[in-house]
Amino acid sequence: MRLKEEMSCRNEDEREEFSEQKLNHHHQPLFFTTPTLEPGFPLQGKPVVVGYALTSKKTKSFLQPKLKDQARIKGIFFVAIDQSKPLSDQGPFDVVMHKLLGKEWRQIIEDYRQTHPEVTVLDPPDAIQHLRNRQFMLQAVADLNLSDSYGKVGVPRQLVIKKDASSIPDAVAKSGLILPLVAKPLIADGSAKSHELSLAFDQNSLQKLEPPLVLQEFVNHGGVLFKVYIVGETIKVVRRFSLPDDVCKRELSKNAGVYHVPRVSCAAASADDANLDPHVAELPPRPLLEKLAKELRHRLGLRLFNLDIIREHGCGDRFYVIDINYFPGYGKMPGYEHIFTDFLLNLVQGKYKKRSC
Ligand SMILES: Nc1ncnc2c1ncn2[C@@H]1O[C@H](COP(=O)(O)OP(=O)(O)OP(=O)(O)O)[C@@H](O)[C@H]1O
Ligand SMILES: O=P(O)(O)O[C@H]1[C@H](OP(=O)(O)O)[C@@H](OP(=O)(O)O)[C@@H](O)[C@@H](O)[C@@H]1OP(=O)(O)O
Ligand SMILES: [Mg+2]
Ligand SMILES: [Mg+2]
Repeated sequence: MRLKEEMSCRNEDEREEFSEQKLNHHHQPLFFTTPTLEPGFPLQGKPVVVGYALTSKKTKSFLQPKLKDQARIKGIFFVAIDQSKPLSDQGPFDVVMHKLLGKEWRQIIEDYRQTHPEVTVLDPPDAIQHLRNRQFMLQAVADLNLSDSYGKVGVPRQLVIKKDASSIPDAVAKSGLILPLVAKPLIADGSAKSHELSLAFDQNSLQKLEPPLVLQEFVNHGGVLFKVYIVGETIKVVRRFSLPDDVCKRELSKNAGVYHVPRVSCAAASADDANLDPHVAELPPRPLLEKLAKELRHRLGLRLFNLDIIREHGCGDRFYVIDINYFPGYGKMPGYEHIFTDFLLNLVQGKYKKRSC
């Protein structure tokens, strides 16, 4: 019971108390072997210790009380990683979750992976880094070229402009891309700027854009987007509002040129209850998404990400992946507290089984 109380404390306290207990898997503290253990403790009475290194915004949106409650029931203990101390001096951890920026952090986590092969690090820094450049982000989807009886999945045609805005009209003409185009900052590092997108409607306005960027063909999709959340082998799909098909007409009637795209699809309000055309609202076929997610998990080498998918014209079986995000806003995913805690348990139980084999 003492452990139960301790596990519900806040982050800072958690870290201190936890290190005071000198919790160590090899030298099990007494209180884990008492017969009053929660049934949720899966590994012969040992808790699963998950270290996390997340921004304060992410910590707040992810570590909600409902997740902590489920974790407590299942014997999972979340511990904040202290970035001012060496990572190897902390823990010991069963799992490390992280989403932080910077070369220095990448090196720390890569070194830790090498020196602590017994710890599951979610996910490898190089694989995460790959998604931070929109030139490469969708490459795995394009390479996969998924097409089966349930539908086809592709990516919009796109062009990379590294510098010199005045060269854009020519580059676009040569590439054969069809306007309107969505201009996205090349680097998707999570900064506010990296989410500032714009739509360019005519050749002239193209030179007003600010490289480095990716220019992507705008695909009409009925104003609805599907967010496909992936947590290991589990996938969960939600509908979100997106840009309407007539966005070009609407904006052109006001002013020709560049239109700044609002972050409509990031709003937590889901389009699930909206009065939508049933064709537009229909979720992409489950088997198609299962196949896509499985392939991408392997090709990207990641276990925690989401895909933004749209359906061409809002009907039919032609889908486009337009964005992939590492460790997205799982707090907005219905039932994430169950999915995530089960995922963590399976990870660690799988590892123990492997070892005992
Ligand atoms: N090629 C496209 N065709 C049509 N609409 C698009 C296209 N690309 C983006 N959009 C619209 O713009 C929105 C933002 O684009 P995108 O998801 O690429 O940006 P982001 O800043 O990476 O978003 P997130 O907040 O999900 O990380 C999408 O949710 C969708 O509504
Ligand atoms: O905070 P939120 O819940 O909105 O999560 C968003 C997340 O922000 P955070 O990582 O800073 O939390 C974003 O990450 P960055 O690109 O900015 O790194 C990106 O993944 C969005 O797609 C997420 O929204 P979702 O796609 O899940 O709707
Ligand atoms: Mg997106
Ligand atoms: Mg994104």
